[in-house]
Amino acid sequence: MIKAGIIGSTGYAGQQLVWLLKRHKEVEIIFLSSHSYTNLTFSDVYPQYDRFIEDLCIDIHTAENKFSLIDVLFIALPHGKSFDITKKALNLGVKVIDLGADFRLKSTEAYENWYGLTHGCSDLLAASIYGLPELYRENIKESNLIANPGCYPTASILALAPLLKEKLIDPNSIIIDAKSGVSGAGRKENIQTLFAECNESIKAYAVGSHRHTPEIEQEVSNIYGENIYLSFTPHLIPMNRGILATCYGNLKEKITQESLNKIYEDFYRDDYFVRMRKNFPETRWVKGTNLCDLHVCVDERVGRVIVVSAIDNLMKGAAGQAIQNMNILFNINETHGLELMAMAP
Ligand SMILES: NC(=O)C1=CN([C@@H]2O[C@H](COP(=O)(O)OP(=O)(O)OC[C@H]3O[C@@H](n4cnc5c(N)ncnc54)[C@H](OP(=O)(O)O)[C@@H]3O)[C@@H](O)[C@H]2O)C=CC1
Ligand SMILES: CC(=O)N[C@@H](CCC(=O)OP(=O)(O)O)C(=O)O
Repeated sequence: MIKAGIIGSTGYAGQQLVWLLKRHKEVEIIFLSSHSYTNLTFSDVYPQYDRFIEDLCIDIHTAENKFSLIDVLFIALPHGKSFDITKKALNLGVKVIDLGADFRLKSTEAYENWYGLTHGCSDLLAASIYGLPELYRENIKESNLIANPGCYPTASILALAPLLKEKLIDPNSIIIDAKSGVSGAGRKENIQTLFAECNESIKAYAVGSHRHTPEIEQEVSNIYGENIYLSFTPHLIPMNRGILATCYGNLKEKITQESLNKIYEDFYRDDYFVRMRKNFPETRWVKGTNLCDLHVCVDERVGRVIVVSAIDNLMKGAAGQAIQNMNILFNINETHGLELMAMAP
């Protein structure tokens, strides 16, 4: 059995992770840690888990004393809070999967500029692997530190990767227009995500300045082999879960719809969690699953390609992807604990 500890277990990403780990047949949870709910049971915080998840939430220092008992540590804390914990866990030979952004950007300078924080252990950045299995599966297998990607970047990079690998679009023409459900903002108190502030309304936010921009740029640049700068505009929409990313790029040369479909099918042939759809995806089709649905479309009239991707931000955008990474790290089937969970409607 893989022995796991979770820090930040009572946040939205953390609780989804706990639920997945409880169902995972190869995993034993050794501890759950929380900041505000210590000495309460997990089901005191999330009553829907009453009878099923009764573990006590312990504080972070008590959790640190248990690091020697675990094989893998999941961290689901706000940015800037993972540095010391990660160092302690790695020093004890524990593998770390960080759901936050502290190890995603390879450039310390970029991290400090975009996050407005000093990086607490930039010496670990070279060793951390960006945990997008569809691109880095082989590197993940060899690593002890996985930087689980952000939700918007997961949806955007998976949508654009085949186009960039084949150099089909002008890299300076990329526009990503993405929408997220409110759980993407976490459970912490925030006026913007109060019901009356976001229900029956849609808004763009952090236009031209969202911290996922450098993360997406880093990864699409790696695929293309040159620095790429793009426009990324996130929107908040009144639903609980889900991200829909509509990505645009100018085609360098004409290509048929059939050829493009084939390029995408080939690129994702071995990736169980990416589904090529015949129609434009909807967030409800991936809700509660670790899937990323994609549909690609050539707009011949304007010489542009449009790719739409849909994920569940708490699953493929966070906890599901973290489980997928754990499965790869421990050499077990990538789909374990992530079997089909979607419900209709
Ligand atoms: N929500 C999403 O869709 C996604 C989130 N992520 C990332 O996952 C991480 C967690 O996000 P999310 O679950 O949404 O956020 P939440 O606000 O819902 O949860 C944050 C967690 O961190 C704990 N925490 C907050 N402040 C501190 C602190 N000062 N010291 C120690 N612990 C603290 C909270 O504890 P307590 O509950 O006890 O207060 C809670 O467990 C973030 O880095 C986020 O960027 C990544 C992809 C998607
Ligand atoms: C709707 C909403 O507010 N979403 C969050 C993204 C959350 C996330 O996944 O990003 P990190 O893991 O990088 O924090 C935001 O825009 O900040």
